[in-house]
Amino acid sequence: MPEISIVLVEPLYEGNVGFAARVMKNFGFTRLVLVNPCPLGDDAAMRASHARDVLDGARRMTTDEVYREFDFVVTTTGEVSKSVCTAMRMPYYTPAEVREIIADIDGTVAVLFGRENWGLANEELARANLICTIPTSEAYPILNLSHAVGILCYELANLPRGTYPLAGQVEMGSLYRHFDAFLDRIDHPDFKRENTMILLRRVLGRTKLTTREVSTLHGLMRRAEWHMENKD
Ligand SMILES: C[S@@+](CC[C@H](N)C(=O)[O-])C[C@H]1O[C@@H](n2cnc3c(N)ncnc32)[C@H](O)[C@@H]1O
Repeated sequence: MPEISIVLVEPLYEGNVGFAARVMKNFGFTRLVLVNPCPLGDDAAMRASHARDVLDGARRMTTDEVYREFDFVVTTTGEVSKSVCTAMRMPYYTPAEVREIIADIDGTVAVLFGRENWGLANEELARANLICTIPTSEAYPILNLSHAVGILCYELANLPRGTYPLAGQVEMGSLYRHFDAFLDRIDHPDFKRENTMILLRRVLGRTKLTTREVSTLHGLMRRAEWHMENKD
């Protein structure tokens, strides 16, 4: 089973943090990460009920640290139509599809949930390997934060042991930087650069590259660079 952490980004209400801890424990999850949360006091503890251990054991991290540390990052949003999904043509996945995609990963997975008032920023959503949306009624698609956590926990519970050796975010970051430098070498137009890099992240992010495949892609680019240098 991939090692799954639930990450709450800047939660505003301690009650939601407590409820999230509780529903995580209901489905067997214990790794809670909090990014710049509201102060947590009696209300959070009361809502966590018998999941105080999950709440008390929560790690504090920044979003950058999450993206650096975890091998695979899933972000969640209820606002598919307005979000980066349509603006940048990012595909989005249901919780059941996410389960299928991450099931064989032997590594760490972070599932990010956004702020109660405005969710996750487009940049936060777009850095992920996958974007997940829970199908809901169009009349009111936005779930309460802890309810959304509950649905993902239900869907991702009891995954079998993963065996797929995924390349980590650090390796993927270095691959994207190499692509960026490679685009310089082939005089790729500046005005297209941002969209091309988004496309590369989008395609490569969801393909679950292994360390070996990443190193092969570096090797191919190095070879092309060598030929460009030695063409005369
Ligand atoms: C109250 S919502 C924030 C509202 C914000 N306008 C949005 O949709 O992202 C808090 C968080 O719950 C999660 N959430 C709410 N509804 C969801 C849905 N239908 N699918 C996936 N996640 C959802 C997302 O992580 C969201 O950032």
